[in-house]
Amino acid sequence: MPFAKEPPHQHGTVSSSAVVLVNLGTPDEPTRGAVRRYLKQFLSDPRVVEIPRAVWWFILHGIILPFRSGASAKKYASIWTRDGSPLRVHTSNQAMLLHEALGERGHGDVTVAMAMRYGSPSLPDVLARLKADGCDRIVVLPAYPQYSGTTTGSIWDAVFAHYRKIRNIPELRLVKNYHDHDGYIEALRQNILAHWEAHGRGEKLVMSFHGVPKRTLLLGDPYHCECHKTARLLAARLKLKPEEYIVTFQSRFGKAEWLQPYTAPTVAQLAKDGVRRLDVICPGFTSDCLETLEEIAMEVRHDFLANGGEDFHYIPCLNENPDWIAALAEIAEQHMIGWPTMMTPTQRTLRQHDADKGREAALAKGAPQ
Ligand SMILES: C=CC1=C(C)c2cc3[nH]c(cc4nc(cc5[nH]c(cc1n2)c(C)c5CCC(=O)O)C(CCC(=O)O)=C4C)c(C)c3C=C
Ligand SMILES: [Fe+2]
Ligand SMILES: [Fe+2]
Repeated sequence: MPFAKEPPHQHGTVSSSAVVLVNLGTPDEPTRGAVRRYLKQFLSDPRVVEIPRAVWWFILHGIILPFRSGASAKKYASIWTRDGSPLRVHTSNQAMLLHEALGERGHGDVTVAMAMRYGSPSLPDVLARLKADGCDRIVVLPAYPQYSGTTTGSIWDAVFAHYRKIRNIPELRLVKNYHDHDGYIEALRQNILAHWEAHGRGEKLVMSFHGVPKRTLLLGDPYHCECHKTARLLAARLKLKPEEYIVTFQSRFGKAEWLQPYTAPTVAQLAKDGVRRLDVICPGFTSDCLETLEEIAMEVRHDFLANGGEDFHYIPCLNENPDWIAALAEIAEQHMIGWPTMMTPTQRTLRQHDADKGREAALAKGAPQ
């Protein structure tokens, strides 16, 4: 297999460390065409849909893409911001804040980048840019606290596929999960307490996680257990009694059974059972996105009110929450143990020089900016 062209190795090159915060991805604009391109890449990933390829190709191209793209585009339009898709805006802000937080913790020379598994900025483009910049140690930090083959596993596929074409591969640390990380759980707790302080408290707290096909649990995917562990730790820290919270799974796709109980019917049933005021949080999503802002805060809210509920509170994701940024910094730090994260002034000057040369060479070869 031919490898990508690389400049000859230079003795004395000062290499540096980087953290890449990777999220799922999102369309470039809330239009049918852009959503179709995004869904095509996302839903063609065999980690996401495990149906035999030939059969799935016909379903995807004959039914899903023609029908879902327009409907999804309308939903995206309802949550779009002036700065773009909420998922990309929050992930990009988190990367910037993480860089600042790492600097404050004595890791000022760590580069922090944001990448998307599907769509832009694409993970291969970001990894190529980091290499051109002289980053020789890379932490890949998925934006998913709970590991699932469908999400984190797919990010790893993309990382491995990229480096298969590279001769001189950087040292890599792949963060698998942080569903039980103290800083993450504490950030969730603080987020909920702040919401209760500002808006009052519901009779019950629904913790809604993105679903996956039930089959994946039976075949060894730890996602379900990790969601429940997050919920258990959070409930314990909030001193919630078992009857004060419930774990549900949302965003079911297709006809197969997914993890249960499903969020929407559970919330409707809670309203029918007499719950008048409800709080819903989505602890598995670290940035607000279509699945939280539209599905939960609009659709599920409607289901609750239509069934007799009176007061529905969606508690936003961690987004730019300072406790969360501190937790991200701690997670990154724990994975960089032993790596140089600060340089001497001379090393910094040399590295800048190398990075400028590397970037010029990469740009000359047509690499993305
Ligand atoms: C087809 C199966 C899907 C699986 C399996 C799946 C797992 C999964 N997804 C997330 C996080 C997100 N998913 C988002 C959107 C989204 N998810 C699916 C399908 C599956 N997800 C689709 C088709 C879509 C697109 C929107 C739509 O048409 O309904 C998002 C939001 C993206 C955004 O742009 O805002 C996130 C985030 C997790 C964590 C997960 C498994 C654990
Ligand atoms: Fe999804
Ligand atoms: Fe389980």
